Amino acid sequence: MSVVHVAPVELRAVTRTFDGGKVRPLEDVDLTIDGPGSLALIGASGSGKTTLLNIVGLLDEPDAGTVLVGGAVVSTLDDRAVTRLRARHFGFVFQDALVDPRRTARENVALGLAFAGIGAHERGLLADEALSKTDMSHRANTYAGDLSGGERQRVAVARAIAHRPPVLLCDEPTGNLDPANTERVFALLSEYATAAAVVVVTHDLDLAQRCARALQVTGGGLRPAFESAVT
Ligand SMILES: Nc1ncnc2c1ncn2[C@@H]1O[C@H](COP(=O)(O)OP(=O)(O)OP(=O)(O)O)[C@@H](O)[C@H]1O
Repeated sequence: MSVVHVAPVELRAVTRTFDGGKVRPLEDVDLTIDGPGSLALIGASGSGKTTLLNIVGLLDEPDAGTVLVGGAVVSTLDDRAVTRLRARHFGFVFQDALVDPRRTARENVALGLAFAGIGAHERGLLADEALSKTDMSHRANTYAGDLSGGERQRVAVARAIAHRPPVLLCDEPTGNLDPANTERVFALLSEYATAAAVVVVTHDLDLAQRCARALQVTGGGLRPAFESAVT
């Protein structure tokens, strides 16, 4: 898969609160994602990992602060432009594969490509390429509902990377998988990270340690994970 250009995603002094300010998962958070490589986000349950991922992926907006993609301030764009930017610049993998069980693996990936604005003539080729990358070519014509959990998640990864997004956002992508499938999916994400930015929210500290960078979401802010207390 060819190297993609990663236009930087920058969060500047981003704050996100809920319940009228009583719940404050993100306060004054700065984060830059500006090149290929893997970034793990770890932290206790409820610390704000998903909230952060949703803001990076333009699925949610901060209460305060600025989100920039490729230097453009997202809050100044209209809804259509944000939708287009989200679809083209990002790929999403969630804990549950969220594939349509009544469509084949190939149809699921092609549908994702349609949402990403890829023309009909290119969809088949890109879907086949992504299914090959995720070692799912042999199941391309199988209904997703007939696939195993690990296979479904590989289809979800294929769908997320088929349009070659510069930034792949993964929210506990191995949370429902056994160790063998965890390794398989993590290997796919690591390979994609050689060409694009891959952000992985995970409770699996072993996986997080194997990412190029790891941050802990804690008390509203971000700090480097795994740093020795002794400096
Ligand atoms: N839409 C919402 N409305 C109200 N509160 C919310 C909303 N979304 C998130 N929260 C709260 O914000 C905090 C951070 O939630 P978030 O889902 O980001 O945590 P997390 O670190 O991803 O947790 P987990 O590891 O359990 O998935 C939690 O206290 C959560 O209840």
